[in-house]
Amino acid sequence: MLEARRLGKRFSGGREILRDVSLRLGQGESLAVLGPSGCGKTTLLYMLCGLSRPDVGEVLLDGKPVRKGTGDAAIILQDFGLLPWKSVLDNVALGLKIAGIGRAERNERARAGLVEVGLTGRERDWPACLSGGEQQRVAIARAFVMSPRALLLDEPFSSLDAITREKLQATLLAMWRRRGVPYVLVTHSVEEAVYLGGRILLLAGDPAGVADSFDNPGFGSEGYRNSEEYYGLVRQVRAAMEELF
Ligand SMILES: Nc1ncnc2c1ncn2[C@@H]1O[C@H](COP(=O)(O)OP(=O)(O)OP(=O)(O)O)[C@@H](O)[C@H]1O
Repeated sequence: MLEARRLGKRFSGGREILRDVSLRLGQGESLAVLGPSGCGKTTLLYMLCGLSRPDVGEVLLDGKPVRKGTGDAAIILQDFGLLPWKSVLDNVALGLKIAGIGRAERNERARAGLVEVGLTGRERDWPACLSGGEQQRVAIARAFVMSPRALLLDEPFSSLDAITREKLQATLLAMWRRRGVPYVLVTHSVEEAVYLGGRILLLAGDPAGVADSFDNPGFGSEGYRNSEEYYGLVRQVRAAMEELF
């Protein structure tokens, strides 16, 4: 269970970015966050994984304060965040290495992670030899091999073409189904939010807070993207955004 309790954040200079943001996400659940540019979505994700400390409130993972660098709450970024001087295998194994896991075990886990994301045989390649979609697959494998208890994704597919994006969305859903790791996805795409979020939060205001939320029980299911339910919710969320943003 990932729980944010009444988070507030100010940056130096005193500007208040976020106020009173709360959320709860249990095993096997997912949440998509939409909000205008600059409203604090990335800041929220950083607080959820312990990379940034809230000024007010707290983030709990299974009842304990979240800590950075543990891999308990893993984050996947838009620009993939791979180390260019390390091979694909070493990139996937990086978090395991930092966690002190021996070479044989971390390589085995990293290889299994690469199989899961469809990159068998690319272990020795450099990140620069991979397409954007393949690099993001490496980043997804790197996050999942840590067996995180929560996964945070910051616009992970936004720089990819439509077909690659859909393939990676399917990869994310397949891994989520297998492992049940709850995830929070920040996106600018209403369609992506409605396809991948079991709940959808709209952040708005100055400072930003949770302005609206929508339940989305059908998310991620086979054929959902072509269903009336999906299109109806896309329209509903879009209308709420037009009013709020
Ligand atoms: N370390 C920092 N110091 C000062 N201000 C910051 C810092 N990090 C972010 N900000 C400011 O906080 C606000 C929220 O930034 P954040 O990146 O969280 O927004 P966002 O909603 O993710 O934006 P986008 O959708 O454009 O990616 C912005 O105005 C940004 O300039």
